Amino acid sequence: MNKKPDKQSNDAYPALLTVVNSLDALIYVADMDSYELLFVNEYGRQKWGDPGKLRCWEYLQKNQSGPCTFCTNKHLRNDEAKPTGVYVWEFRNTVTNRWFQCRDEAIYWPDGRLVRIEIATDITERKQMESELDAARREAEFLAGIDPLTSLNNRRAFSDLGNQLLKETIRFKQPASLIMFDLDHFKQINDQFGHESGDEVLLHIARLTRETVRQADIVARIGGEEFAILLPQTDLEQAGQLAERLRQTLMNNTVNIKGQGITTTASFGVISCDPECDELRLDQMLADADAELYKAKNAGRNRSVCR
Ligand SMILES: Nc1nc2c(ncn2[C@@H]2O[C@H](COP(=O)(O)OP(=O)(O)OP(=O)(O)O)[C@@H](O)[C@H]2O)c(=O)[nH]1
Repeated sequence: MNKKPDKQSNDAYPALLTVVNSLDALIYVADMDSYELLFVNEYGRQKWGDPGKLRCWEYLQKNQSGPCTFCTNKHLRNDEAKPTGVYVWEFRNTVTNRWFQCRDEAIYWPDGRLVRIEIATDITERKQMESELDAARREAEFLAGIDPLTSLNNRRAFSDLGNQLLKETIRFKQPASLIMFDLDHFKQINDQFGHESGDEVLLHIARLTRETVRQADIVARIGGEEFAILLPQTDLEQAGQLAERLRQTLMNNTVNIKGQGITTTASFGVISCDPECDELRLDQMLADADAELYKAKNAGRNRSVCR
């Protein structure tokens, strides 16, 4: 039902306008179909200038040839073009480069048409603080050696633990091997199901890997979708067998993502070090395993290549 303004609100209009113009937040009203701006408060005029006859997407954003792709109008009314209530979201404005929390709602304008009203509060400082806290948390986790997503060792811990293990390997003239693997066409999973689903798949792979290797093996996520396993007292043949077992485990286990069973394959590079050598460098072993992994990718993926 369209509400007509009553006498009381007409009398209060100048005072209400003063209130709206005193707020430390952008308030604007735009026609939901033509995007015509019907009102911009003083805060908006100070930051974005005089709206003139500009439409909301021309006035508030830059470099756009049409309505914003992220326009929230679709969330504000239902299939019968009736208002659906308040929609809150966060956005970095392309003109001011500042972050805003936006509270959008479709309401009926006095002439009966449906308009969007947005109240946008600058939250840039809060966002900065959140991102600094996030960076500090990541740094602390990195220093602690844990990959925050999978709880496997990160590259730093892999390097510390791995170099320690290699020293022992040389001292006791034992064999050691390194498996490096990288998921195949992982980008497609992110693209099709979203980054969060991609993260779930990585978690699933980490779980399967840990379940497949021995306690003494050092497992790490050393890059986005790249993993490494350092195997003490393991020769090339044994490491090759383990890589094959893990490859088949990944191939034969599905993970449920958004109601769909997803199977991920991976390509493996496997190398072994000479038990008689005098020096072993983990970074060189990683580079060698990476070269074999590269061959596995080039040969068609979902395979392991041993050197
Ligand atoms: N979800 C998620 N994706 C990640 C993470 N780290 C890296 N990625 C994604 O992994 C993908 C890697 O893509 P590419 O390097 O093209 O490799 P690929 O699609 O697996 O293809 P091939 O390796 O050639 O088989 C990219 O889409 C990255 O965004 C992460 O932590 N989480």
